[in-house]
Amino acid sequence: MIELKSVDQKYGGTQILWDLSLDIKQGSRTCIMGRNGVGKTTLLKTIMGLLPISSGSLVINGHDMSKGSVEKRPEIGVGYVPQGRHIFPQLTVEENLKISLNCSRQPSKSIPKHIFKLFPVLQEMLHRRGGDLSGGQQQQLAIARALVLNPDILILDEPNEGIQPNIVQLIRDVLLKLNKEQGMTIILVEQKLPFARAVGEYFHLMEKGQVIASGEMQELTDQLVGKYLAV
Ligand SMILES: Nc1ncnc2c1ncn2[C@@H]1O[C@H](COP(=O)(O)OP(=O)(O)OP(=O)(O)O)[C@@H](O)[C@H]1O
Repeated sequence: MIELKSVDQKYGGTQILWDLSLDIKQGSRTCIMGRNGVGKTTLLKTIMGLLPISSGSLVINGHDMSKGSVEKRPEIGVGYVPQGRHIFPQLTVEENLKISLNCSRQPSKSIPKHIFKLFPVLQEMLHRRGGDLSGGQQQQLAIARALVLNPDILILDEPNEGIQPNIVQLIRDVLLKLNKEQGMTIILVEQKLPFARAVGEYFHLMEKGQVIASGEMQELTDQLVGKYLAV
C-alpha cells in the first residue's frame, strides 16, 4: 500500500534519508521509531509530498507519488496529523473542520457525524476558537480534521507530545477503533514505548536516516530498545 524504494532526502546540501526502503501493508498499524533527529518527521513529510524526493520512488495505494505534490494526498486517501498540530488558532473548531472538507475526495458540506462520536468534546467546543482549546483538545481537533477527509491511511507525527494521560488513552482507543472497524491503515511516529506497543502491530526502527530494524511489535526486543531508543 505504501512502498518507498531507495529514497534519499536532503535539506539543501544536507542528506537526511539514505537509500531508505520501506513497505507498509494495507490495513496495518505501523510505528516509526527512533531517537530525536534520526529522520522520522522527514520520512513522514516525504510520504506526504511536503518534501520532493531527490532520488528513489514512492508508491501509495498503487499511485506513483514520487513526483506527486501534497495536494494529491487527500485524493488518494491519505490523511496527515503533523507534529505540533498546526490547527488554525483564529478559526473556530467548526471552521477548522470545514476547511478540510474543501480538500475531500468526496466533496460534502457537512462534517461527518462519526467525528463527534469519536471526539465528543469537539461538539461541545464547536464555536470556540482553536487557539482557546487545551493542548489535548487541539490534538483531537487535528486528528478530526484529518478524518474529515475520510482517509484510508492516517499518518500521525507524535500525536501524544505534551498531552495528558487520559487524552493519550482516548487517542489510542480511537486509532485502534478506526483500524478495526474501518480497516484504516495507521502510520505513527512515536517515541513512547508503551503507546507504540499498545497501538503498533509492526515497527520500523530508524537510525541516522536509515531503517535499521523492522518487524512485528513483539519482535522489538529490549536489546533493540536499549541500543536505539533509550536515552
Ligand atoms: N527544515 C530543515 N532544514 C534543515 N535541516 C532540517 C530541517 N528539518 C529537520 N532537519 C534536520 O534533519 C534531521 C532529521 O530531522 P527530523 O525532524 O526528521 O528527525 P526526527 O527523527 O523526526 O526527530 P524528532 O524526534 O526530534 O522530531 C535533524 O538533524 C534535523 O536537524
